[in-house]
Amino acid sequence: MEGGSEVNLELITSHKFAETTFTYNERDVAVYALGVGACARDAVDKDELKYVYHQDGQQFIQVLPTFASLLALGYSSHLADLPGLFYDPRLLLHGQQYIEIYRPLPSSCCIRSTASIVGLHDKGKAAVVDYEVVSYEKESGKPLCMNRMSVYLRGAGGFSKSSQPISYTKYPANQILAPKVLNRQPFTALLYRLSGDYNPLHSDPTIAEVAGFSRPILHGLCTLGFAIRAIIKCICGGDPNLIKAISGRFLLHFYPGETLITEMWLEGLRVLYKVKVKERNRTVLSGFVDISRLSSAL
Ligand SMILES: CCC/C=C/C(=O)SCCNC(=O)CCNC(=O)[C@H](O)C(C)(C)COP(=O)([O-])OP(=O)([O-])OC[C@H]1O[C@@H](n2cnc3c(N)ncnc32)[C@H](O)[C@@H]1OP(=O)([O-])[O-]
Repeated sequence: MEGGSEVNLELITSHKFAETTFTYNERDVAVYALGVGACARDAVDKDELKYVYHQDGQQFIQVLPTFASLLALGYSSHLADLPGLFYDPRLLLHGQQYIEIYRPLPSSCCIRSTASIVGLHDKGKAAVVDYEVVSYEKESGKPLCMNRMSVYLRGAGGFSKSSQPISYTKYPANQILAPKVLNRQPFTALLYRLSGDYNPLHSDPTIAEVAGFSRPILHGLCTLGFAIRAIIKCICGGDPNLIKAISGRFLLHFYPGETLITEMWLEGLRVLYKVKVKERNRTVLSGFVDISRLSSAL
């Protein structure tokens, strides 16, 4: 935000984003699954092959619930249209993600999405903007999922005039957060970006350096995809349709080639999870997943 000018909260929160449509097919679903590590260790893993192959035809493959996050991705570039919000897009980091799944995503679909701003926070050194995207099956009009994304805009805070910094939230606080060892190959981000997030922060060493990193970092949503896949495998008995809602906060950047460790704890129908980077022994992501029922495999 610019030179101490106060942001007009009402103008920002009433901003209307254009509706978008997004069409995906079975190939996109399979490429996404591979990008978050499905079948990477075992090409015939019975819990994971279904995300990339089905003997009766590709229309029967299953869709990982985190695929839903791709339906909201396009809106991050529209934040530049927000009136009075000025930031350097190279310093943008993905802060948090919350996903509600209303029905399993079909293996191919045309999607219509609407978006609105649901949060704005002045953190002094940064601004946090929350936006919500609801996605519908275009043909039937049925709602499929809701994504809420928080972006952390470094250097864009300090826009509140009063002594009380602006902190506006339009959604329930309890959806924000509560807080196996997997080896990853260094090309993970290059494969994952084929699912549609072409931000050069994840592929270009020069851009990564401008953003303050020694080399390109992994997409937050890719880390989330790895974590939720591990939870589906370990807690849901391999059934992705048990997932109702997913929440995560990105706490630290992750470099492809490092090792992710996902730890999880079951509390009723809520799975608390934490993802650590083994080499630095630091937590990079934490959050919760709500499931509809316990798997009989537990
Ligand atoms: C979207 C499409 C583009 C995708 C890009 C990517 O994938 S990028 C790759 C994926 N993403 C990444 O790799 C990002 C990884 N995360 C990070 O690098 C760091 O967490 C950080 C730089 C976001 C903040 O660190 P820091 O040391 O500057 O922060 P601090 O601890 O001093 O807290 C200051 C205030 O901010 C609050 N707050 C803190 N964290 C978050 C958050 N995540 N979220 C929201 N809010 C957050 C905190 O509560 C506090 O508020 P309070 O209590 O004062 O009212």
